[in-house]
Amino acid sequence: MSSDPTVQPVPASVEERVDAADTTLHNPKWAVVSLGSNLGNRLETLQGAIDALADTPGMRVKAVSPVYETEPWGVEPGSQPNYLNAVVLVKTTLPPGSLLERAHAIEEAFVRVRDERWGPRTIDVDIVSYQDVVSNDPQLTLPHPRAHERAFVLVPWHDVDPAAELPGRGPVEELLTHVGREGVTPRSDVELRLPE
Ligand SMILES: Nc1ncnc2c1ncn2[C@@H]1O[C@H](COP(=O)(O)OP(=O)(O)OP(=O)(O)O)[C@@H](O)[C@H]1O
Ligand SMILES: Nc1nc2c(c(=O)[nH]1)N=C(CO)CN2
Repeated sequence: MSSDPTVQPVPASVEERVDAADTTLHNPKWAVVSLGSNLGNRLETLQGAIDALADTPGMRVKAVSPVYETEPWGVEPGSQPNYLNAVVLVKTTLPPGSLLERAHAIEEAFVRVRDERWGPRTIDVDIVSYQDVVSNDPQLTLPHPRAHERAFVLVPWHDVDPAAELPGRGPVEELLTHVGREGVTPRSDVELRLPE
């Protein structure tokens, strides 16, 4: 407590209420982030994205899923190379909008393949869910509006959190029984590191 006699002590109950309201300080949230790459050195790119997430102030990467080789979803078969996909669980004090900003910054950092010409996107970083937040904001829809129908998200997410639930959609395990695992093949020959 201050020795300045003009400063009135703050009652403990008030301090508690102020701290409780300061969610950024005391209340880290769980978020699920999906990573996909189908250009360049896909594994290296995924690891780079994970390391960049871990280097973010206010963010801890708590789990990294196994890696899957996946058929491109939502496009003409054969029109794109296969993806490598993985999911990471993070604990963060960043609010959802800042997490998305960071995701975009990481995408930007990997935008260009060191190839013969400036290439298309090599990494996709999606916010699958942020705690139990549900939002229809087109800038940041939570949970991700297509996560529930994507085996390349649900399969690795289920690996790292078998009890996971997609807010508003139900248990990941149940969603997987509808979606199936077709086109999503484990790549047990490769591994992503959980940053220290
Ligand atoms: N949960 C979310 N995660 C990431 N981006 C989101 C989310 N909800 C809305 N968006 C918005 O979607 C925009 C397009 O994202 P992106 O380029 O990753 O799409 P995409 O990879 O082509 O397709 P998809 O959104 O189906 O994965 C982003 O600029 C972002 O503002
Ligand atoms: N298999 C697979 N397909 C996709 C992916 C992805 O990460 N993996 N990302 C997309 C755009 O977000 C569209 N299609």
